[in-house]
Amino acid sequence: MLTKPDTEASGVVALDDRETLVEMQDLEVHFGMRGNVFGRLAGKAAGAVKAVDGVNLKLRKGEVLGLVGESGSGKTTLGRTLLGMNRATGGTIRYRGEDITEFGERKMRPLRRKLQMVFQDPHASLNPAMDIRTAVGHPLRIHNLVSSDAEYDAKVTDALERVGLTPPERYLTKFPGDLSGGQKQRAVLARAIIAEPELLVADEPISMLDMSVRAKILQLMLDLKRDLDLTYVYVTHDLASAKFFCDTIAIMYLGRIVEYGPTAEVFADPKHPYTKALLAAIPEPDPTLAVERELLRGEIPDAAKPPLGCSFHPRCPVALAGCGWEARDLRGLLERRWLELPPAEAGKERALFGDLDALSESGVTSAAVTPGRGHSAEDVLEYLRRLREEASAAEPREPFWRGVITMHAEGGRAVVEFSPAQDPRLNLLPETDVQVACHLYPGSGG
Ligand SMILES: Nc1ncnc2c1ncn2[C@@H]1O[C@H](COP(=O)(O)OP(=O)(O)OP(=O)(O)O)[C@@H](O)[C@H]1O
Repeated sequence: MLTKPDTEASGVVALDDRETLVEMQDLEVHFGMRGNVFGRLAGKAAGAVKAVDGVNLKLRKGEVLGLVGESGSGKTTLGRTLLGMNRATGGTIRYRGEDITEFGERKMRPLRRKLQMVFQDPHASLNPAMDIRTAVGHPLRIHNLVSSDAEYDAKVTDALERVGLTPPERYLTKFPGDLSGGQKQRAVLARAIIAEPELLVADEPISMLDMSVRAKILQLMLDLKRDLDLTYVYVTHDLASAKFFCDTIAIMYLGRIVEYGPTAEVFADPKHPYTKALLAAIPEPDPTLAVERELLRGEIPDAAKPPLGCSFHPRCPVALAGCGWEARDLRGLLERRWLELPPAEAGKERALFGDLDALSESGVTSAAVTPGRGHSAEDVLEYLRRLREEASAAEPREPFWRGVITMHAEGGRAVVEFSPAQDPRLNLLPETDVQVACHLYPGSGG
């Protein structure tokens, strides 16, 4: 079991009163679809992968901030951008008040000492041909931090001791291949702290380790944080570890933060339907207590074509009329239904429709459906009305139909019109320290 330092008992300054170390404002990292500069320029307008899309976050000294979300939500890109490993395409990053967004390699170099990354895979992070003395002490050489071999050895020895690779003499001449996964990650942490950094971005630092050593590595990181006055950004898809490890947590979905606040508060009373679904999916340690879980339907969408309005709406069980319904949601609804039906029945229903490709375009708030051969727009409308009626009687309610304003025939096609959408803004909820971007709550801009 992890033991976090008790901030009140130890007289540690509350987070709110601490100095701001890093501040991100409207941060964007959009990747162009093509690898050249023209592609990147064009990519900003259309077809770009919006890996990070308008993030505002403040990181205070001594804080452990968790960036949590499914694969593809942009956590890694955000962490890397913070350290200058990816370039921001918009917004700003301030470190100790200084705007470092446009820092090139030369200006970034001295900062690299202060801002370190710990990667997921300790096996890949260490050069197999380099002994531990050379690997762990590498940053000392890069940043010219020692003037003699004796000083070098003393610092490496101290770092190894701090991470529990003791006695250090036993490890200095070993190679990564001689170490277990947990020992390798300890060596990686020794290398990360040796240049006396201020901030560590740890990207899934325990996910490739044996279950038995995961808690020990997190505990070690907490001990290092306390002893060396570190600040952490912890990137993970594992909410259970984030719950113990993080002071604050930012839940990311498709490049945006959908919920942010003190970890204890977010876990005790999650607000965003996405956070609720993620929390519900945490495995129950005692299988006899297994409850029926409401798992997220569908997959995280393509970040190059994010859904209209709230990106989560196509998967959201409680989405409202104005959450961003669009033509491709109709296609999604039909295809999900046909997958569940016996093939013959699905085939019959599918035959009512002509080409569905026109419904794939993103951001189209009215769907014009071409009837299949031998069918009319009225046949399609009758079918859709039947689906709507069935849905209104079913539990849980299918939220898609809340977004439909009208269905009518026009020019031989069946037209389905959706409510106008608004992007929900991250907004502080009254009487809480939690911010949420969801139209279920007032102040989201909906
Ligand atoms: N260098 C890149 N070029 C183009 N697209 C990228 C690049 N790096 C990341 N992406 C895309 O940006 C989006 C966010 O990726 P990112 O790795 O930051 O997400 P993540 O939440 O950390 O996921 P994972 O847990 O799988 O690492 C994804 O759609 C990804 O494909």
